[in-house]
Amino acid sequence: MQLTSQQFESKDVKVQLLLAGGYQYTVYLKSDAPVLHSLLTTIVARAYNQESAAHSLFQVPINEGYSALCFSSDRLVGLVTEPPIWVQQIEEIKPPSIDILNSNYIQIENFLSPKEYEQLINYVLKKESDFIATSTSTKEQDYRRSMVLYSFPEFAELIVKRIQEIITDVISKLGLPSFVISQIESQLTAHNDGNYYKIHNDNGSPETATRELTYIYYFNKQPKAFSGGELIIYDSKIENNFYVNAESYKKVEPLNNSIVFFLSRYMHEVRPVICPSKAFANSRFTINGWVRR
Ligand SMILES: O=C(O)CCC(=O)C(=O)O
Ligand SMILES: [Fe+2]
Repeated sequence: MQLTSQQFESKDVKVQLLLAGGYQYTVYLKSDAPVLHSLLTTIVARAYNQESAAHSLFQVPINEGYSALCFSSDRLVGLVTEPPIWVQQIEEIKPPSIDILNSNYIQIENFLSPKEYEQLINYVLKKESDFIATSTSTKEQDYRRSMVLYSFPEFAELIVKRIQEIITDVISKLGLPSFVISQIESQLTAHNDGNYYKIHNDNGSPETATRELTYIYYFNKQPKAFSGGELIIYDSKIENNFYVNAESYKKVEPLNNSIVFFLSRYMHEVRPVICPSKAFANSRFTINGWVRR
């Protein structure tokens, strides 16, 4: 057993370090010294079996700073402090936490006027034969099942115009810095019985990288004759410098005549649609697309 000593008057806290093998050292540290904080943190983390406690090197100044006591943190068994220091361990030391980045979206109801909505439904029902099966940029089988119409000029123009009217407000409500819009893309989709779109983001390739916001305008014939088809927007976390989806998510109902906006980088999916009639007219329809910077 060894003991080192220092003048007590010059320091705030007398700290007895209890090390593996029965060694003890007494040092005097300022109550706000970072090393004191680290010593306490190590003990508390070990009590909670946390990995972060495992390997670090302590270098504690002794002999009024003329010498240093060095030991590996795994040798530290306990501390005796005088005056006592009580640690609020539960709040201060959490398990190595993964930061979850909350996903934000906004949904605006009654987006088109009743007349515009009526015209759109009538238009789409006449266009059934022009719809083609969707695919994905990766061409992965069974990743996406739905129908799409790429040319619908009158309504593409209408939607883009309406989006332009509100986009500044949308960007600000989402808490995003403003950006110059280079283009607003649009497509018209129909999800019928058993259709879905598995988890993806909308700007993960060089061609799509400038997509900033995704919008989805939902519409369906009334009364609604499908269920499911919810939009799932995942929260994010960062892994190896990439955004990946967290477990947590927001569930968005595809409400008739509503439009949803969210960041194109968010991972999202369309849950399977159940449409017992299988009639095209009863599909879950969207005009959706991307606001590019
Ligand atoms: O239809 C939806 O709710 C989402 C569609 C979508 O994610 C897409 O087309 O990229
Ligand atoms: Fe998408």
